[in-house]
Amino acid sequence: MPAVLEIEGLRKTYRSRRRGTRNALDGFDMRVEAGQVHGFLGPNGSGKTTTLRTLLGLIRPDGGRMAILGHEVPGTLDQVAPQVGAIVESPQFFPHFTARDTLSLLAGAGDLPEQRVDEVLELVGLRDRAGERVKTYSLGMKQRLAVASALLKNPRLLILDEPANGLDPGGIREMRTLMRNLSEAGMTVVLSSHILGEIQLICDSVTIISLGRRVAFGPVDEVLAQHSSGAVRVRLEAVTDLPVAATALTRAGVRVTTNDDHLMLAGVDKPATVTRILAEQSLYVSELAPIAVDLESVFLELTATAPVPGQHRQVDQSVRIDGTAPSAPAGGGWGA
Ligand SMILES: Nc1ncnc2c1ncn2[C@@H]1O[C@H](COP(=O)(O)OP(=O)(O)OP(=O)(O)O)[C@@H](O)[C@H]1O
Repeated sequence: MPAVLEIEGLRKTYRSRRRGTRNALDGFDMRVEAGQVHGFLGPNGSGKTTTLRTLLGLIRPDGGRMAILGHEVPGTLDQVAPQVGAIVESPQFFPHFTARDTLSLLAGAGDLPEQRVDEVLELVGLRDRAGERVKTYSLGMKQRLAVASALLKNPRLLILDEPANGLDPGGIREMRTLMRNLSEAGMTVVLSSHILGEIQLICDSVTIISLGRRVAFGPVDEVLAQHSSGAVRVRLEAVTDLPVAATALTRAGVRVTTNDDHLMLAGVDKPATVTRILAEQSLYVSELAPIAVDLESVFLELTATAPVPGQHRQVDQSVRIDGTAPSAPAGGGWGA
C-alpha cells in the first residue's frame, strides 16, 4: 500500500529583491503511513509551513517530488483534494455567524451534505454550543471549529499546522483526545507543533526538520531509542564503595561521572555488563536505571536549539544564504 504522504528531495528557495535569497527547503524527505498520527517538528523557520503550503499547492516548489494517497502533487492535486483536509494557520471566521451557520456555509460551498455539519460538530465537541456566535468562543473553541471545517469533507488525510497553539492545558488535552479519536476512526493526521511533550503523547511517528532537511524520522519510540545515549544511573548498597566502582568501570571503558550518592554512566550497551563488572569487585548494585530520553531532548540535540549559556540564538536566522532580515510567511487555510 502506498504511503498516505510521500515527499522526496523537496526544495524551495524564496527570492525577493527586498529580502534576498533564502533556502527554506533543502532536499527535504518525509513519509507518513496510513492511520498514523504523525508529528512534524522543527524549530522556528526550519521549513514546516513551507512544506505544508507546498504540499497543498499554495507554493510552487523548486525541486523534488510529492505524492498524497499515491497521487503526484501538485500535478494531480485536484483529484486528491477532496480527500485532504488542512488548516495551515488559523482560518478567519465571520464573528457574527454561529458555528453551525459557518459550517453550513462551507458545506454548501463545497457541495457537501448538510447532515455532515452535525456530524463534525459532534466530533469536535461543539454540538451544544453550535448556536452561539463565533465571537463569543474561546480560542480553544475556535481551534475546534477550524478542525471541524477541515473535517467537513470527511478527509482521509488531515493536516494541521500548530492546532494546539495558544491553548491552555485543558484545551490541549481536548485537542489530544480529538486527534486520537480521528485516528481511531481511520484518519491519517499530520500535525506540526512546538509542544513536544504533547507530540510524544499523541503521535505514533514523527519527522524532525532542521534547516530545511529531515534530521530524524520514524516511530516515536524508535526515534527516542536511537538517540538514547546509553545513559545509566547506578546506586550501590554502600555509598563508600562508589570510588572503587568508578575505577573498575572506567578501566572497562565505561564513561563515568561520580555524584554524591550515585554514578552516572554513558555509552552503556548492556546494563548487564555493568552488573558483572561490579560483581567481580564484590560490589552490590541497589539500582541500575537506564535514563530515558524524551522527545524534547532529542529535538534540542538534533536541531542544535538547546540554550547555550552566554549565547542568545536569534529565531529564524539559521538557513539564511545572505544577510537579509527574516520575514513571516503569508497565512492561509485549506478547509472545506
Ligand atoms: N514568503 C516568504 N518569503 C521569504 N522567505 C520566507 C517566506 N516564507 C518563509 N520564509 C522563510 O523560509 C524559512 C522557512 O520558513 P517556514 O515558515 O516554512 O518555517 P516554519 O518551520 O514553519 O517556522 P515557524 O515554526 O516559525 O512557523 C524561514 O527562513 C522563513 O523566514
